[in-house]
Parts: sequence; structure tokens; C-alpha cells
Amino acid sequence: MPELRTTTLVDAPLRTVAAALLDARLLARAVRGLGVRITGGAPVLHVGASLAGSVGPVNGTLVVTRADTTGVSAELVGGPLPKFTLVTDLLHTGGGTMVVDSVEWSSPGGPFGRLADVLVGRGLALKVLQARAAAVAARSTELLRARVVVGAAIVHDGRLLAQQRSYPPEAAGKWELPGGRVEPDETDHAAVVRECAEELGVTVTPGDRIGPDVPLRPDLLLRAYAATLTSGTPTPTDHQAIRWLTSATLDSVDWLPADRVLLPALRPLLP
Ligand SMILES: Nc1nc2c([nH]c(=O)n2[C@H]2C[C@H](O)[C@@H](COP(=O)(O)OP(=O)(O)OP(=O)(O)O)O2)c(=O)[nH]1
Repeated sequence: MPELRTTTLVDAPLRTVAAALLDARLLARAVRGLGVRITGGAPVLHVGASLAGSVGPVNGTLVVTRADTTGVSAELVGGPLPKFTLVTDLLHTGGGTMVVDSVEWSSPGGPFGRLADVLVGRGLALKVLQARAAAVAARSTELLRARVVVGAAIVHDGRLLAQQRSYPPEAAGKWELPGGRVEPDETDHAAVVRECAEELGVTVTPGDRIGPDVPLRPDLLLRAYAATLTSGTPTPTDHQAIRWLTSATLDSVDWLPADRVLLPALRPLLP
């Protein structure tokens, strides 16, 4: 099975590089000009998200099988090859983050297919990986300066609190974690406490980070923290509704795209 591997050192912490990798537009931007087109799909990569792609007249869909703080993986479904996987692993080093990209595919059948694979396939795969590595480094630098939106994963009596947005129109009706932008000179934990007081009228104690940082916009990222309810009964002030979700109902609400990335990390918090 042909395999190509590239290694790039990015001058940013692992968590930031992991966030950059989750930006679905990154791959599309990186391969522009290489004859590869990536269209549509989720704005951020989460397990099960799909990206439609084409190389010349050949179409296929990349389905994400892993998206967390260790990297991302995707498999091509419905393409011309019986097997095509893209795996990116991240390794923490003293001087930055090592991005190890590998592509594995099965060669097209027959001597002509194998020749085309050597002459065209390998060259293209290498160009895509190199372009992607450069894009990851650039996006990581951008995210290092991004403002943080904190999300509070409040678990009480074995259930997670979710709230339903009422604005703007494109997000109204979607579900998110309580939270909001961290103010200048405020710590993430202090922002969690303030936002929960403002939005729900409760006191919480923030804990560990949950899941990867998730890119929202060029200058904004979402970072979730576990939180325990210390006092008060949550009452929404400017949200449409709140709901307590169990592990069985975690997927039952229409989460904002960024929060979908966090679901695999939120699930283990629930019994
Ligand atoms: N609080 C929160 N925001 C989220 C989540 N997921 C997600 O994409 N976001 C987005 C929605 C908003 O664009 C941004 C949150 O910033 P914010 O709370 O200051 O946004 P807002 O629109 O409510 O701001 P404001 O005008 O009321 O100040 O992050 C989440 O789980 N919790």
C-alpha cells in the first residue's frame, strides 16, 4: 500500500496547532491551485463531518474519523480508490509542535494505473501535504493571537447543561454551552464564573479544560472548561431555553458546529 509521510515543526503549542487543524477551510485553501477542489461541508472538522472533494473529473467524499487534541484522520468514501486515508498526528516537542502527516492509498489496478500512481498520484499527494503544512503553520500563528470564548460544561446530577441561542438569526435555535468572550485582563476561569452568573444567575466552580480549542473565526476560538454548580438554579436571561442532557440525549439537540467537535470529550463527563 503506497504511503507518503511528511513532518513539519510548527512554532506554536500543541493545543493551538490542534485547533488550526480543525478549521475545515484550511484544507480547501491549501489545495487551491493544485487541481484539487474541496467544497462544502462543516466549517469545523468533527467526527462524522464530511468534505466533498474532486481531483479533475474524479469526485469523492472525505469523512472525518478522528478530530481531537492528538490530530485528525479522514477516509475517502466513494472515490476511485478502494482505500485512501489521511492521518495527522501531533507531537509535543520542547521547541514547538511536530505535525506528522501521512497519506495511505491503494494503487489503481493494472500497469497503467500503477504508472499513473507513481507519476501523478505521489507528486500530487506530496504537494497537497506540503501546502497543508504551510497552511497549518499560518493558521496556528493566527490562532495564537485569537480571542477566547469560554464554554462552561456544567454537569450536575449526571446531566450536562445546554442552552439554546436566540440570536443572531443564523444561530437562533441552536444549542451551546453557557459562556462568552474572555475580557482583556480576565482569566478564562474568571470569565466562566462571570458568564454563568450573567447568563444563568448561578455560581459555578470552573475546572479542567475539556476537548480541543475550536476555531470559530480567524480571530476567535472556543475553549471549554468543566464546571460544577455551587449555588443557584439556572435560569436563562437571554437564551430561549435550557436543557439538562444525559449521555443518551447528548446528541438530541441541534448544537452549534463548534460544539459538535466537543461532544466526544463531553460524553465521558456523563455517567
Ligand atoms: N458562549 C458560547 N459561545 C459559543 C459556543 N459555541 C460557539 O460557536 N459560540 C460562539 C457564538 C458567538 O459567536 C461566540 C460567543 O461570543 P459571545 O457570547 O460574546 O457572543 P454573543 O453574540 O452572545 O455576544 P454579545 O453580542 O452578546 O456580547 O461564540 C458555546 O458553546 N458557548
